[in-house]
Amino acid sequence: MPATLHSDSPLVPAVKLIDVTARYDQNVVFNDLCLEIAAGQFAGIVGPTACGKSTLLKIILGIHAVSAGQVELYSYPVDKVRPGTIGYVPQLGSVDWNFPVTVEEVISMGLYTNGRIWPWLSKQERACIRDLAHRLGVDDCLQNHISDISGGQRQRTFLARALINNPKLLILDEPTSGVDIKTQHEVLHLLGDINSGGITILLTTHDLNAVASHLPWVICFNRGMVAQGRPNTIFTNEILTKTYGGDIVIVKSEGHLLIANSTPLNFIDEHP
Ligand SMILES: Nc1ncnc2c1ncn2[C@@H]1O[C@H](COP(=O)(O)OP(=O)(O)OP(=O)(O)O)[C@@H](O)[C@H]1O
Repeated sequence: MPATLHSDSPLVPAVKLIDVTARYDQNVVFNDLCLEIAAGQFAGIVGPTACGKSTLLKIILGIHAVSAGQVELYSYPVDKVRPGTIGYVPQLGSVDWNFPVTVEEVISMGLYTNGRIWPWLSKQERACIRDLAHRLGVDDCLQNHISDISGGQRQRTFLARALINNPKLLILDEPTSGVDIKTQHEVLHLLGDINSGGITILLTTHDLNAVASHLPWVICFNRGMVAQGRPNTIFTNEILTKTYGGDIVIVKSEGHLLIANSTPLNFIDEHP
């Protein structure tokens, strides 16, 4: 008889999609998608606008139902996964910053999984929030209203909310959008540290250069899987043209990649 793999085994994928079809009414976003994300991976999904990246995340989160196929997280069907297993940071563009909550209250919202409605926090929970806020560098603004903090602090606040239950899988929808380039690097460094602590990370982004310089794994997506692998092997003219259409320049220099839009399509390799 084959041995059963424990869900915490590194051999069990964090995410497994089997022949998944996703649609909104008549709009089929993708068909028969098969995808595996290894436990411990730090992966970025890239692709053009409206290609289905957020829909893919929603399916993995179990908040958009599949039309066909199966979604498994750590070998469990997505609807059977223990609450708190996944931490989620939404696109911050969708947040109403006038909503009357403080940074501490936003972080505490992460504790309200599994139908909990009790609004008071225990001493221990408050201490946990303070520790996490300290780790993420937002302990100085815990009592600030969320409209009175910077873009980077907002990103860290929502990251803390997603991490408060010690998730195994962290999902982020465009964590590098709407902040300056220095903050983008800081956020990605922070995510790298969180990943080194054992948390599997899956994010979407439009920033190919950030992926090239910070992420070990990339998934090129356009209404279906185009390719996945290490950025150095995946960011080629052929694959990026398949993913985005034309107008991409890739500059390779001393092991680094720089990707830009251009017409006509070019490939410049300083060190062939
Ligand atoms: N709630 C919804 N109801 C109906 N159609 C939707 C909904 N959300 C997304 N869509 C459609 O599904 C397709 C994929 O959208 P999705 O948001 O997944 O793309 P995306 O790659 O995340 O885009 P972007 O990079 O612009 O955020 C698009 O055609 C979009 O119009």
